[in-house]
Amino acid sequence: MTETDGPVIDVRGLRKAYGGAPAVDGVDLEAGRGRITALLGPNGAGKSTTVEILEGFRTPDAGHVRVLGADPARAGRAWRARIGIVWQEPVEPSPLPVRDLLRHFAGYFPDPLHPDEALELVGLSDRARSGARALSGGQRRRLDVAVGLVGRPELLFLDEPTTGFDPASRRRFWAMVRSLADGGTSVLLTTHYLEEAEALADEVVVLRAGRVAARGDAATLGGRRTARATVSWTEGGAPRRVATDEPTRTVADLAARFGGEVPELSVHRPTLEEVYLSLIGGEHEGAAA
Ligand SMILES: Nc1ncnc2c1ncn2[C@@H]1O[C@H](COP(=O)(O)OP(=O)(O)OP(=O)(O)O)[C@@H](O)[C@H]1O
Repeated sequence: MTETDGPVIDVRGLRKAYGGAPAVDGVDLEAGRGRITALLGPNGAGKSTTVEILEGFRTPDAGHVRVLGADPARAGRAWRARIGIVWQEPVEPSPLPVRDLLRHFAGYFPDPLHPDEALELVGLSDRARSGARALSGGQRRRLDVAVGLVGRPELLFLDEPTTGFDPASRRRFWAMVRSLADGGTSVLLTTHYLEEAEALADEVVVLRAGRVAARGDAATLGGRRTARATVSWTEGGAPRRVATDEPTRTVADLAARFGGEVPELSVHRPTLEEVYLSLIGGEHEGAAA
C-alpha cells in the first residue's frame, strides 16, 4: 500500500559493525517525499553501508529503519518495484540497442515508463537505436539513470551519479534530477561533489566515522550563513583582509577611505566545501575533492 504521508525514509539509531568495528554508529535520517537528500562524508564514513541497508541489501545490527513505510530487510517484490537504484559502478554496457535494453528492464515492473519516456527524461532520445556500447561515458551514466527510472520509482537512490561528467553534462544532469523531484520523486543522493550537493539537495546530511556530524540545508549548514565574512582588498601594493560580522559597513568604510573603487575588493563567506572540511576534520581534506 502506498503511503502518501510521512517521510519516505525514516531511520533512527541505525547501527552496523563489521567484525566488531562500527561502520554506522547511531545514525538518524529522515527524508521527505519529493525532496532531494544528499549524504556526504569522506571515504569510509558509512554512506554505502547506510544506503545498502535502506535498499535492503544489508541487515542492520540495530535501529529502526522504514523506507516507503516498510522494513527493507523484510520487504518483498512489490516494495522493490517502488524504488530505483543507480549504482556507483556503471552497469556493464549491453550489446542491445538502448531502447531495447530499457524495454527489457521495464518488463520487471508493474507500471513502467515507456522506454522512450525514460530516454527523454535523461536526454538520450536521439540515441534510442544506438548500442549501449557506442555511448560516451557520460551518456552511459545517463542510461544507468534511465534504467533506475524506468519502473517509475517513488524513491531513487543515486550513488555518485556524475563521476566523469563534463561540466555542461553535469549541469544538464542536475536539471534532470531537479525536475524528477519537482514531479514528486524522492531522491537520496550520495556524492563527493560539494557543488552537486549545493545545486541539488534540499537537505544535506554529513556523516563522519559512522555518525551524523551535521545536517541542514546547504545554505545554512554548520552556521554558514551567519559565519563571519572576510573582506579582502589591496592597499599600498600589499594584500589586506579583515574578518567581520558587518561586511557592508567594512566595504562602505573602505569606499569612503579610497574615495571610490577599492583595489581588488572581494567579500567571502565560507563555501559549502570549507564548512564541510571543517566538519569532517582536516585529516580528510583530500577526500572532499
Ligand atoms: N563488507 C565489509 N566488510 C568489512 N568492512 C566493511 C565492509 N563494507 C564496509 N566496511 C567498512 O565500513 C566502513 C564504512 O564503509 P562504507 O563503504 O559504508 O563507507 P562510505 O562512506 O560509503 O565510503 P566511500 O566514500 O569510500 O564509498 C569502512 O571502514 C569500511 O572499511
